[in-house]
Amino acid sequence: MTQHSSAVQSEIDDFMQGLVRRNPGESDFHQAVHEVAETIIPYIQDKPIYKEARVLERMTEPDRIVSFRVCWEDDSGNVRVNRGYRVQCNNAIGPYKGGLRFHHDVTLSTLKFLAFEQTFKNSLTGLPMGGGKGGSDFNPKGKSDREVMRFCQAFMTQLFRHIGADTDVPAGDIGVGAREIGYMFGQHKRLTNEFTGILTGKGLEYGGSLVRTEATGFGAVYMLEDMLKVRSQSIEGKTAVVSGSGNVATYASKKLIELGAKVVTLSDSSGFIHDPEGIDEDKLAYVLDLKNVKRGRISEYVSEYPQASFHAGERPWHVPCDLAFPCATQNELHEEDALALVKNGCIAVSEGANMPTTAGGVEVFQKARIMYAPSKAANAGGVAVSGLEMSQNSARISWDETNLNRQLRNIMQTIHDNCLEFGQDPGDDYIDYVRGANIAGFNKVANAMIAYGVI
Ligand SMILES: NC(=O)C1=CN([C@@H]2O[C@H](COP(=O)(O)OP(=O)(O)OC[C@H]3O[C@@H](n4cnc5c(N)ncnc54)[C@H](OP(=O)(O)O)[C@@H]3O)[C@@H](O)[C@H]2O)C=CC1
Ligand SMILES: O=C(O)CCC(=O)C(=O)O
Repeated sequence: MTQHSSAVQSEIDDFMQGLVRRNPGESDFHQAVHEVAETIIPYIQDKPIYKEARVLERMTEPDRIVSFRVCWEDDSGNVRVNRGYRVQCNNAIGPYKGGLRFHHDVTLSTLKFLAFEQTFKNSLTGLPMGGGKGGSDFNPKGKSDREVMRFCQAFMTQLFRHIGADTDVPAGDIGVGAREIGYMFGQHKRLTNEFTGILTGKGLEYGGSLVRTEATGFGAVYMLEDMLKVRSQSIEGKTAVVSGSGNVATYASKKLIELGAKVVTLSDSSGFIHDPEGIDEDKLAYVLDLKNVKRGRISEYVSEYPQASFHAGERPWHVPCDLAFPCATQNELHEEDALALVKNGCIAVSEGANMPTTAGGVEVFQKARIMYAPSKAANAGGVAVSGLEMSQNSARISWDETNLNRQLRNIMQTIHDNCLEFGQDPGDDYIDYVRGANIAGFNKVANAMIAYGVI
C-alpha cells in the first residue's frame, strides 16, 4: 500500500466524506469508490485537467438510476411484489453494459458499487462499453421455472423502455443465467417486435456467442497465469482453493484442471466442500449438473464423493493452497481469511467475483506482497466476450470458438500488461495490480469525458 503525503491523504478523506454524505448507508458503494480514490487522487495530482474537470466526482455520480415495481403471480395465484433497478453509471466510451443480479440481498448500494466497478472494468477490456448494472431483490432459489418465467417477463416489461442495443445492454450475474436471459430476451422481443442484441449471454440458437459461458472463469485463470509468468512460474502442479459453485467458479475450476492445477474446494451460501483428492473433470461435470439442472446444494457433493467433507456455514480460505479464487460474492474474504491464506503459503489471488475481498483483506495481501488481481481486472473476461457478442450481433455473424478463445486470451493479456504499466514503481519489482487496473481503466473514460466538455 502506497503511503500518501498528508495533503493527498486529506484530499482523499474530504472526497470520501462528501461521497458518504451524498450516499448515506451505501457501504458497498463507499468501499468500491474508496479503493479507486486511494489510487486515482494521487495519480491526478500533477494532471490538473482531470481535477479541474472534476472527473472523479462525475464518475462517482451515476448518469441515471431507474427503479421500478415488479409485480407477478406465484404458482398459487398470490400476487408478489419485488423491486427492480438499473444503474446507468457512465456511457462515455460506449453503451451502458453490465449484468443483472437477482438475489434477495440486492440493494441500490450493491448495484451502485457494481455499476461503478463495471465502468473501469469495461474500459480495461479495450472494447467500446460503458458501465451499468441492475437487478432485483427477487430470489430465484426455490421458485418453479414458471414462477421464474413470470418474474422475468414482468421485470422486462418495466426494463425494456430503458435499454437498447446502442443504449444499454444488460447480461447475467448472480441468479441470472441462461434460463433467465432466455425469458427476458423473449419478452423484449414480444414487447418491441424486434430481434436485436439487447442482452448478452443469450443462447447460441438466438444470437449468443460461443465462449461467453466460460469467459469469466477462464479469464480469471488467464489473469493469474500471466501474473505467475512474470515470476517465471506456472499453474501446473499448484493447489487451488475456489469459492462459489456457479458460473464463474465452475469455469475457473475447469480451466485450472485443464492447466494441471488441483482444485480442492467449492462452496455456496451454506458452506464449502473440501475434496483433498482434487475435483477432476468428472466431478466437475457432476457439480455442473447439480447446480444448473438439479438446482441442488453443494453439500450434496459429499454423498456422491464420500472422501470429501462439507463444512457448513464456513468459507474455504483456511484450507492450505498456492492459489485462491474467490468466485462467489462481494466481501466473502475477510482480513482473517487473508491472513490464513498468506500464513498457509498462498502466493496468488485472482478475483472471479466482484469485490470479494474486504478492504482489510486487500491490505493483508498487499503488505505480504503476494500477487493479487482485483476483480475489475481479473473477471473482465466475461464482459469482454459480451462485447464480442455485441459485435457479432451488430454484424449478424458468428465467430468460431478458436477465434473467440484467442480474442479472450489476448484481451486478458492486454489487461494484465496495462496493470503492469501503471502498477509498478521504479526500482521495486512488486506489481500493485489494484493501482494498475484503476489507472488504466480511468484514463480512457476520463479522456472521453473531457472530450465532451461539461455534460
Ligand atoms: N457471470 C459472469 O459472467 C460474471 C460474474 N461476476 C461475478 O462473479 C460472482 C459469481 O457470479 P456467477 O457465478 O455468475 O453467479 P451464480 O449465480 O452462477 O453463482 C453464484 C455463486 O455464489 C454463491 N453465493 C451467492 N451469494 C452468496 C453469499 N452471500 N455467500 C456465499 N456464497 C454466495 C452462490 O451460492 P448459492 O447458490 O447458495 O446462493 C453460487 O454458488 C459474482 O460476484 C458476480 O458479480 C463477475 C463478472 C462476470
Ligand atoms: O457480460 C456482461 O455484460 C456483464 C458481466 C458482469 O456483470 C460483470 O462483469 O460483473
